[in-house]
Amino acid sequence: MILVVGNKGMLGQELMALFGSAARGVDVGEIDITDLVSVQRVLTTLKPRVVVNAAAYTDVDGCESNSELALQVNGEGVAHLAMISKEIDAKLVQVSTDYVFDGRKGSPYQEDDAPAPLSVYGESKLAGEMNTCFNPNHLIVRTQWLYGHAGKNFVETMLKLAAERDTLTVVDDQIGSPTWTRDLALAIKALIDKDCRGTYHAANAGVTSWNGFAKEIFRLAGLKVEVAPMTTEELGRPAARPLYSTLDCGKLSADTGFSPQPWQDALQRYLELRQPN
Ligand SMILES: NC(=O)C1=CN([C@@H]2O[C@H](COP(=O)(O)OP(=O)(O)OC[C@H]3O[C@@H](n4cnc5c(N)ncnc54)[C@H](OP(=O)(O)O)[C@@H]3O)[C@@H](O)[C@H]2O)C=CC1
Ligand SMILES: Cc1cn([C@H]2C[C@H](O)[C@@H](COP(=O)(O)OP(=O)(O)O[C@H]3O[C@@H](C)C(=O)[C@@H](O)[C@H]3O)O2)c(=O)[nH]c1=O
Repeated sequence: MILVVGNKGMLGQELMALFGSAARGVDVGEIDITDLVSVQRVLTTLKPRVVVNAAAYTDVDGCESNSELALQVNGEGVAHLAMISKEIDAKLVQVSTDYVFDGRKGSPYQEDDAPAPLSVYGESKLAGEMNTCFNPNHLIVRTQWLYGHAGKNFVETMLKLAAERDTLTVVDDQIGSPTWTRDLALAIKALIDKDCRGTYHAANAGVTSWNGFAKEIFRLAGLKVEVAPMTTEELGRPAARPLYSTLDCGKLSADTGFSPQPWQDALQRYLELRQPN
């Protein structure tokens, strides 16, 4: 059985849908990953063969003012999952982020590039990556700019704002790869099926800015909205974000044969399947 921790989150729900009856899910209420006893109780009772950790504190700006909670959930929580999954002889799959990088490399990041997080969220996720070492049978899957059918995300935010305004201002100096949770879930499944270990990058193919992403959302949705440019500095959010954090996914393709589709194709499919709120 595959245990999805954080099954009510955006990625967690997608993983549950993909794994179907092979999966069992737990979230807040049934497990608190910051509590070792809670993790021990759940994992030793359910005895999964694989634990996929999709639970996290993902409010990037919120992490700046709640750094203790960020480190507890994104850092220590992973240590607990790693220690107990090792005890029950299960594999641990940890989902991580492009925000462990500073974005100054100027070309796509490879798995062994040195992390240098700019934000508390990035630091806490890096702590989580390091804590996976308590279970040698671990997989770290770094991804970025996620959107999916079951969660608050950039696509839904843009569509909501488009109903209220004719013009939006969106940053055009952060470059990355928008990634559909369905394609990430397929990548995670491919990595588990091949029993891969270590660190992998998984994101939809191609790159754009948040501004370019917003324009494509409106083009595909047939909405007339002007998307004006703005710099990250002008936006002035609490957490610093990497400016160029695209992920080289060559290792994923080489080791599993699975290559995530171009981000525009994924977005089109997502919008076709989307149930309007
Ligand atoms: N969203 C994105 O753009 C990206 C996300 N990632 C990573 O992907 C993973 C999944 O992200 P996403 O689906 O967006 O996350 P969500 O925020 O949608 O879901 C996270 C889930 O974890 C739960 N959770 C929080 N704290 C705990 C806890 N102490 N114990 C148990 N469960 C807890 C949350 O519950 P509640 O809501 O009640 O707090 C929620 O159900 C995370 O590791 C994230 O860092 C990586 C790159 C990009
Ligand atoms: C809503 C809005 C956002 N923006 C900007 C802010 C931000 O830089 C960018 C995207 O906004 P978000 O709040 O979705 O971005 P953010 O929370 O930084 O998204 C990140 O989440 C974490 C969990 C990750 O791991 C990252 O990979 C990444 O997906 O768009 C605008 O410029 N104008 C707007 O109207």
